[in-house]
Amino acid sequence: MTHALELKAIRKSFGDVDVIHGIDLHMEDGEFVVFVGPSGCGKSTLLRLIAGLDDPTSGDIVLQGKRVNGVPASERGLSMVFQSYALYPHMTVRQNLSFGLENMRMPRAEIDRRVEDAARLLQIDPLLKRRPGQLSGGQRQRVAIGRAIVREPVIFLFDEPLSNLDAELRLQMRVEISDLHAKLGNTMIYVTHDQIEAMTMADRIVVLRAGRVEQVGKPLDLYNHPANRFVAGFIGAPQMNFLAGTLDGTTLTLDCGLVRQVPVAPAPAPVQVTFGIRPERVAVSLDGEGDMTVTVENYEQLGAVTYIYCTFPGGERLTVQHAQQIPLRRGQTLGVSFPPDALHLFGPDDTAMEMTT
Ligand SMILES: Nc1ncnc2c1ncn2[C@@H]1O[C@H](COP(=O)(O)OP(=O)(O)OP(=O)(O)O)[C@@H](O)[C@H]1O
Repeated sequence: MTHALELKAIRKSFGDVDVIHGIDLHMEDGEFVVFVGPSGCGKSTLLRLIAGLDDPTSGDIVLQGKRVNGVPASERGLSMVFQSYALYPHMTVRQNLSFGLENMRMPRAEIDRRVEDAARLLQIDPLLKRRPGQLSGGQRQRVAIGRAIVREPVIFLFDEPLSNLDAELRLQMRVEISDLHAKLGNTMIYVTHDQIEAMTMADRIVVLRAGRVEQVGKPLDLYNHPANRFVAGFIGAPQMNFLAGTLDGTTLTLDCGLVRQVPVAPAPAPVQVTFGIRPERVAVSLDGEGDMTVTVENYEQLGAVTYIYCTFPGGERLTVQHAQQIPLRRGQTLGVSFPPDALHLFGPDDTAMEMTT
Protein backbone atom coordinates (compact mmCIF):
# COMPACT_ATOMS: atom_id res chain seq x y z
CA MET A 1 0.00 0.00 0.00
CA THR A 2 1.28 3.46 -0.89
CA HIS A 3 1.38 5.84 2.06
CA ALA A 4 1.02 9.59 1.70
CA LEU A 5 4.37 9.82 3.45
CA GLU A 6 6.79 7.32 4.87
CA LEU A 7 9.84 7.91 7.02
CA LYS A 8 12.26 5.01 7.06
CA ALA A 9 14.99 4.81 9.70
CA ILE A 10 15.52 8.58 9.63
CA ARG A 11 18.58 9.83 11.47
CA LYS A 12 19.87 13.36 11.69
CA SER A 13 23.04 14.68 13.25
CA PHE A 14 24.36 18.21 13.41
CA GLY A 15 28.13 17.73 13.59
CA ASP A 16 28.64 15.10 16.27
CA VAL A 17 25.29 15.79 17.94
CA ASP A 18 22.66 13.16 17.12
CA VAL A 19 19.25 14.82 17.11
CA ILE A 20 17.01 12.21 15.43
CA HIS A 21 17.87 8.65 16.37
CA GLY A 22 16.13 6.48 13.78
CA ILE A 23 12.47 7.23 13.18
CA ASP A 24 10.05 5.03 11.25
CA LEU A 25 6.61 6.46 10.58
CA HIS A 26 3.95 6.49 7.92
CA MET A 27 1.04 8.79 7.28
CA GLU A 28 -2.03 8.04 5.23
CA ASP A 29 -3.85 10.20 2.71
CA GLY A 30 -5.99 12.80 4.45
CA GLU A 31 -4.63 12.13 7.92
CA PHE A 32 -4.01 14.92 10.42
CA VAL A 33 -0.86 13.85 12.25
CA VAL A 34 0.56 15.88 15.13
CA PHE A 35 4.18 15.61 16.27
CA VAL A 36 4.25 16.61 19.92
CA GLY A 37 7.00 16.66 22.49
CA PRO A 38 8.96 18.93 24.80
CA SER A 39 11.28 21.62 23.54
CA GLY A 40 14.33 20.21 21.79
CA CYS A 41 12.88 16.75 21.11
CA GLY A 42 13.48 17.18 17.37
CA LYS A 43 9.99 17.86 16.05
CA SER A 44 10.93 20.92 13.97
CA THR A 45 14.00 19.11 12.65
CA LEU A 46 11.83 16.21 11.54
CA LEU A 47 9.40 18.57 9.80
CA ARG A 48 12.25 20.36 8.03
CA LEU A 49 13.56 17.00 6.78
CA ILE A 50 10.11 16.19 5.39
CA ALA A 51 9.85 19.64 3.82
CA GLY A 52 13.23 19.27 2.17
CA LEU A 53 14.72 22.25 4.00
CA ASP A 54 17.36 19.92 5.38
CA ASP A 55 18.67 16.44 4.49
CA PRO A 56 18.63 13.40 6.77
CA THR A 57 22.02 11.97 7.75
CA SER A 58 20.62 8.55 6.84
CA GLY A 59 17.27 6.96 6.09
CA ASP A 60 14.65 7.53 3.41
CA ILE A 61 11.77 9.95 2.99
CA VAL A 62 9.14 8.48 0.68
CA LEU A 63 6.38 10.73 -0.61
CA GLN A 64 3.46 8.96 -2.27
CA GLY A 65 5.65 5.97 -3.05
CA LYS A 66 8.58 8.01 -4.38
CA ARG A 67 11.88 8.49 -2.55
CA VAL A 68 12.44 12.23 -2.30
CA ASN A 69 15.82 12.45 -0.53
CA GLY A 70 17.71 15.22 -2.30
CA VAL A 71 14.62 16.55 -4.11
CA PRO A 72 14.49 20.32 -3.50
CA ALA A 73 11.77 21.65 -1.19
CA SER A 74 10.06 23.50 -4.05
CA GLU A 75 9.59 20.27 -5.98
CA ARG A 76 8.07 18.16 -3.21
CA GLY A 77 4.53 19.54 -3.52
CA LEU A 78 4.39 20.43 0.18
CA SER A 79 3.50 23.73 1.83
CA MET A 80 4.80 24.81 5.19
CA VAL A 81 3.26 27.30 7.61
CA PHE A 82 5.85 28.71 10.00
CA GLN A 83 5.54 29.89 13.58
CA SER A 84 6.78 33.34 12.51
CA TYR A 85 4.26 33.48 9.58
CA ALA A 86 7.14 34.75 7.38
CA LEU A 87 4.89 37.25 5.56
CA TYR A 88 6.43 39.95 3.36
CA PRO A 89 5.74 43.19 5.26
CA HIS A 90 5.89 45.49 2.22
CA MET A 91 3.40 43.43 0.20
CA THR A 92 -0.39 43.46 0.44
CA VAL A 93 -2.24 40.34 1.52
CA ARG A 94 -3.10 39.65 -2.13
CA GLN A 95 0.57 39.97 -3.12
CA ASN A 96 1.65 37.75 -0.23
CA LEU A 97 -0.78 35.10 -1.40
CA SER A 98 0.09 35.32 -5.10
CA PHE A 99 3.88 35.85 -4.92
CA GLY A 100 4.85 32.17 -4.80
CA LEU A 101 2.54 31.34 -7.69
CA GLU A 102 3.89 34.20 -9.81
CA ASN A 103 7.37 32.79 -9.29
CA MET A 104 6.07 29.51 -10.68
CA ARG A 105 4.94 31.46 -13.78
CA MET A 106 1.36 30.38 -13.30
CA PRO A 107 -1.22 32.11 -15.58
CA ARG A 108 -2.74 35.23 -13.98
CA ALA A 109 -6.31 33.96 -14.14
CA GLU A 110 -5.35 30.77 -12.28
CA ILE A 111 -3.46 32.78 -9.64
CA ASP A 112 -6.47 35.06 -9.10
CA ARG A 113 -8.82 32.09 -8.82
CA ARG A 114 -6.64 30.38 -6.23
CA VAL A 115 -6.07 33.56 -4.22
CA GLU A 116 -9.75 34.42 -4.16
CA ASP A 117 -10.82 30.87 -3.28
CA ALA A 118 -8.33 30.74 -0.40
CA ALA A 119 -9.28 34.23 0.81
CA ARG A 120 -12.96 33.28 0.83
CA LEU A 121 -12.28 30.00 2.63
CA LEU A 122 -10.28 31.79 5.31
CA GLN A 123 -12.60 34.80 5.40
CA ILE A 124 -9.81 37.24 4.67
CA ASP A 125 -11.29 38.49 1.37
CA PRO A 126 -12.03 41.95 2.81
CA LEU A 127 -8.35 42.24 3.79
CA LEU A 128 -6.67 41.58 0.44
CA LYS A 129 -5.50 45.18 0.03
CA ARG A 130 -3.96 45.51 3.48
CA ARG A 131 -0.36 44.96 4.45
CA PRO A 132 0.59 42.51 7.26
CA GLY A 133 1.27 45.44 9.64
CA GLN A 134 -2.42 46.37 9.39
CA LEU A 135 -3.63 42.92 10.47
CA SER A 136 -4.29 41.29 13.84
CA GLY A 137 -2.27 38.22 14.88
CA GLY A 138 -5.07 35.88 13.92
CA GLN A 139 -5.53 37.53 10.53
CA ARG A 140 -1.79 37.27 9.85
CA GLN A 141 -1.94 33.62 10.75
CA ARG A 142 -4.79 33.14 8.27
CA VAL A 143 -2.75 34.82 5.52
CA ALA A 144 0.15 32.48 6.29
CA ILE A 145 -2.21 29.52 5.99
CA GLY A 146 -3.70 31.03 2.82
CA ARG A 147 -0.26 31.17 1.27
CA ALA A 148 0.08 27.45 1.91
CA ILE A 149 -3.39 26.72 0.50
CA VAL A 150 -2.91 28.51 -2.83
CA ARG A 151 -0.05 26.19 -3.69
CA GLU A 152 -2.56 23.30 -3.52
CA PRO A 153 0.00 21.05 -1.84
CA VAL A 154 -0.35 17.31 -1.37
CA ILE A 155 0.65 17.74 2.27
CA PHE A 156 0.48 20.73 4.60
CA LEU A 157 3.22 21.13 7.18
CA PHE A 158 2.60 23.34 10.20
CA ASP A 159 5.43 24.30 12.57
CA GLU A 160 3.91 25.58 15.84
CA PRO A 161 1.68 28.00 13.90
CA LEU A 162 -0.29 29.18 16.93
CA SER A 163 2.44 29.79 19.48
CA ASN A 164 2.48 33.57 18.95
CA LEU A 165 -1.24 33.98 19.61
CA ASP A 166 -3.02 34.62 22.91
CA ALA A 167 -4.99 31.82 24.53
CA GLU A 168 -8.40 32.80 23.16
CA LEU A 169 -7.16 33.19 19.61
CA ARG A 170 -5.27 29.92 19.80
CA LEU A 171 -8.47 28.15 20.66
CA GLN A 172 -10.29 29.81 17.78
CA MET A 173 -7.52 29.06 15.27
CA ARG A 174 -7.34 25.46 16.50
CA VAL A 175 -10.96 25.02 15.55
CA GLU A 176 -10.41 26.83 12.23
CA ILE A 177 -7.48 24.61 11.25
CA SER A 178 -9.51 21.51 12.13
CA ASP A 179 -12.40 22.83 10.00
CA LEU A 180 -9.98 23.56 7.19
CA HIS A 181 -8.71 20.01 7.35
CA ALA A 182 -12.26 18.70 7.19
CA LYS A 183 -13.00 20.91 4.15
CA LEU A 184 -9.78 20.34 2.20
CA GLY A 185 -9.18 16.73 3.19
CA ASN A 186 -5.38 17.00 2.68
CA THR A 187 -2.79 15.20 4.70
CA MET A 188 -1.56 17.59 7.38
CA ILE A 189 1.45 17.31 9.67
CA TYR A 190 1.42 19.67 12.59
CA VAL A 191 4.23 20.25 15.07
CA THR A 192 3.54 21.56 18.57
CA HIS A 193 4.76 21.27 22.14
CA ASP A 194 1.17 21.83 23.30
CA GLN A 195 -0.53 18.57 24.16
CA ILE A 196 -3.97 20.20 24.06
CA GLU A 197 -3.46 21.13 20.40
CA ALA A 198 -2.33 17.57 19.77
CA MET A 199 -5.33 16.06 21.57
CA THR A 200 -7.90 18.31 19.92
CA MET A 201 -6.65 18.38 16.33
CA ALA A 202 -4.94 15.07 15.59
CA ASP A 203 -6.25 11.94 13.97
CA ARG A 204 -3.00 10.45 15.21
CA ILE A 205 -0.41 11.79 17.60
CA VAL A 206 3.30 11.02 17.46
CA VAL A 207 4.89 11.66 20.86
CA LEU A 208 8.59 12.44 20.54
CA ARG A 209 11.26 12.63 23.20
CA ALA A 210 14.94 13.31 22.61
CA GLY A 211 14.78 12.33 18.94
CA ARG A 212 12.87 9.10 19.45
CA VAL A 213 9.22 8.14 19.01
CA GLU A 214 7.73 7.26 22.40
CA GLN A 215 4.25 6.30 21.14
CA VAL A 216 2.00 6.74 18.13
CA GLY A 217 -1.76 6.55 18.40
CA LYS A 218 -5.16 8.17 18.40
CA PRO A 219 -5.49 10.90 21.04
CA LEU A 220 -7.74 8.98 23.39
CA ASP A 221 -5.74 5.77 23.00
CA LEU A 222 -2.67 7.65 24.19
CA TYR A 223 -4.65 9.20 27.01
CA ASN A 224 -6.23 5.95 28.15
CA HIS A 225 -3.37 3.58 27.38
CA PRO A 226 -0.06 5.44 27.56
CA ALA A 227 2.80 3.10 26.71
CA ASN A 228 5.09 4.54 29.33
CA ARG A 229 5.38 7.03 32.12
CA PHE A 230 6.66 9.80 29.85
CA VAL A 231 3.59 9.68 27.59
CA ALA A 232 1.32 9.33 30.62
CA GLY A 233 2.82 12.48 32.10
CA PHE A 234 2.99 14.45 28.87
CA ILE A 235 -0.57 13.87 27.65
CA GLY A 236 -3.26 15.27 29.91
CA ALA A 237 -3.52 18.40 32.07
CA PRO A 238 -3.37 18.53 35.01
CA GLN A 239 -0.77 15.82 34.78
CA MET A 240 -1.38 12.23 35.87
CA ASN A 241 -0.46 11.64 39.53
CA PHE A 242 2.56 9.40 40.00
CA LEU A 243 3.20 7.63 43.30
CA ALA A 244 6.24 5.46 43.99
CA GLY A 245 5.82 1.99 45.42
CA THR A 246 6.79 -1.66 45.39
CA LEU A 247 5.06 -4.56 43.69
CA ASP A 248 5.43 -7.94 45.36
CA GLY A 249 3.44 -10.64 43.58
CA THR A 250 0.22 -8.75 42.99
CA THR A 251 0.46 -6.68 46.17
CA LEU A 252 1.20 -3.04 45.57
CA THR A 253 2.57 -1.07 48.53
CA LEU A 254 2.86 2.63 47.90
CA ASP A 255 5.30 4.82 49.81
CA CYS A 256 2.31 6.95 50.84
CA GLY A 257 0.97 3.96 52.79
CA LEU A 258 -1.65 2.52 50.47
CA VAL A 259 -1.61 -1.27 50.13
CA ARG A 260 -3.81 -2.94 47.54
CA GLN A 261 -4.04 -5.86 45.16
CA VAL A 262 -3.53 -5.01 41.50
CA PRO A 263 -4.57 -7.08 38.47
CA VAL A 264 -1.14 -7.72 36.95
CA ALA A 265 0.88 -10.82 36.19
CA PRO A 266 2.57 -11.52 39.57
CA ALA A 267 6.06 -10.09 39.76
CA PRO A 268 8.58 -12.93 40.47
CA ALA A 269 10.49 -10.71 42.89
CA PRO A 270 9.59 -7.35 44.49
CA VAL A 271 10.12 -4.51 42.01
CA GLN A 272 10.02 -0.75 42.25
CA VAL A 273 7.02 0.55 40.34
CA THR A 274 5.19 3.80 39.77
CA PHE A 275 1.48 3.95 40.32
CA GLY A 276 -0.43 6.41 38.15
CA ILE A 277 -3.90 7.86 38.38
CA ARG A 278 -5.41 10.76 36.45
CA PRO A 279 -6.61 13.66 38.64
CA GLU A 280 -10.21 13.32 37.41
CA ARG A 281 -10.32 9.64 38.34
CA VAL A 282 -9.58 10.23 42.04
CA ALA A 283 -12.85 10.02 43.98
CA VAL A 284 -13.10 12.34 46.99
CA SER A 285 -15.15 12.17 50.16
CA LEU A 286 -15.66 15.14 52.45
CA ASP A 287 -16.34 12.64 55.28
CA GLY A 288 -12.78 11.35 55.03
CA GLU A 289 -13.87 7.95 53.76
CA GLY A 290 -11.95 6.08 51.07
CA ASP A 291 -8.68 4.28 50.40
CA MET A 292 -6.59 6.98 52.11
CA THR A 293 -6.89 10.39 53.70
CA VAL A 294 -5.07 13.45 52.43
CA THR A 295 -4.71 17.07 53.51
CA VAL A 296 -5.91 19.89 51.30
CA GLU A 297 -2.95 22.24 50.71
CA ASN A 298 -4.59 24.47 48.14
CA TYR A 299 -7.50 24.46 45.69
CA GLU A 300 -8.88 26.31 42.68
CA GLN A 301 -12.62 26.65 42.19
CA LEU A 302 -13.25 27.30 38.50
CA GLY A 303 -16.99 26.73 38.61
CA ALA A 304 -17.26 23.86 36.15
CA VAL A 305 -14.33 22.10 37.75
CA THR A 306 -12.45 22.17 41.05
CA TYR A 307 -8.73 21.45 41.32
CA ILE A 308 -7.64 20.24 44.73
CA TYR A 309 -3.93 20.04 45.59
CA CYS A 310 -3.40 17.57 48.42
CA THR A 311 -0.62 15.81 50.31
CA PHE A 312 -0.46 12.39 51.91
CA PRO A 313 0.79 12.20 55.53
CA GLY A 314 4.32 11.41 54.23
CA GLY A 315 4.33 14.51 52.01
CA GLU A 316 3.62 12.86 48.60
CA ARG A 317 1.44 15.07 46.46
CA LEU A 318 -1.90 14.26 44.87
CA THR A 319 -3.84 16.47 42.46
CA VAL A 320 -7.57 15.92 42.24
CA GLN A 321 -9.85 17.27 39.53
CA HIS A 322 -13.39 17.22 40.80
CA ALA A 323 -16.32 17.83 38.46
CA GLN A 324 -18.48 19.51 41.10
CA GLN A 325 -18.34 22.59 43.28
CA ILE A 326 -17.64 21.48 46.87
CA PRO A 327 -16.90 23.40 50.04
CA LEU A 328 -13.15 23.33 50.74
CA ARG A 329 -10.68 24.92 53.08
CA ARG A 330 -6.91 24.65 53.39
CA GLY A 331 -5.80 22.09 55.94
CA GLN A 332 -8.97 20.03 55.83
CA THR A 333 -8.87 16.24 55.56
CA LEU A 334 -10.35 14.54 52.52
CA GLY A 335 -10.92 10.87 51.84
CA VAL A 336 -9.63 9.74 48.45
CA SER A 337 -10.26 6.52 46.54
CA PHE A 338 -8.69 5.09 43.43
CA PRO A 339 -11.21 3.11 41.34
CA PRO A 340 -9.70 -0.19 40.10
CA ASP A 341 -10.32 0.65 36.44
CA ALA A 342 -8.45 3.95 36.77
CA LEU A 343 -5.08 2.52 37.75
CA HIS A 344 -1.90 2.69 35.71
CA LEU A 345 1.25 0.89 36.74
CA PHE A 346 4.71 1.52 35.32
CA GLY A 347 7.55 -0.96 35.79
CA PRO A 348 11.16 -0.25 36.79
CA ASP A 349 11.94 0.83 33.19
CA ASP A 350 8.87 3.16 33.20
CA THR A 351 7.04 0.99 30.67
CA ALA A 352 3.32 0.49 31.31
CA MET A 353 2.55 -2.88 32.92
CA GLU A 354 -0.33 -4.75 31.39
CA MET A 355 -3.41 -5.17 33.60
CA THR A 356 -4.98 -8.61 33.41
CA THR A 357 -8.55 -7.38 33.79
N1 LIG B 1 21.23 23.65 12.85
C1 LIG B 1 21.44 23.06 14.02
N2 LIG B 1 22.67 22.86 14.50
C2 LIG B 1 22.89 22.23 15.67
N3 LIG B 1 21.92 21.77 16.47
C3 LIG B 1 20.66 21.94 16.07
C4 LIG B 1 20.33 22.58 14.83
N4 LIG B 1 18.99 22.59 14.70
C5 LIG B 1 18.50 22.00 15.81
N5 LIG B 1 19.49 21.58 16.62
C6 LIG B 1 19.34 20.87 17.90
O1 LIG B 1 18.53 19.75 17.66
C7 LIG B 1 17.64 19.51 18.74
C8 LIG B 1 16.23 19.45 18.22
O2 LIG B 1 15.84 20.73 17.75
P1 LIG B 1 14.38 21.02 17.20
O3 LIG B 1 14.33 22.45 16.82
O4 LIG B 1 14.04 20.02 16.17
O5 LIG B 1 13.51 20.75 18.49
P2 LIG B 1 11.98 21.01 18.75
O6 LIG B 1 11.45 19.76 19.31
O7 LIG B 1 11.34 21.52 17.50
O8 LIG B 1 12.05 22.12 19.85
P3 LIG B 1 11.22 23.48 20.05
O9 LIG B 1 9.85 23.08 20.49
O10 LIG B 1 12.01 24.18 21.12
O11 LIG B 1 11.24 24.20 18.73
C9 LIG B 1 17.89 20.61 19.73
O12 LIG B 1 18.70 20.12 20.74
C10 LIG B 1 18.58 21.68 18.92
O13 LIG B 1 19.45 22.44 19.72
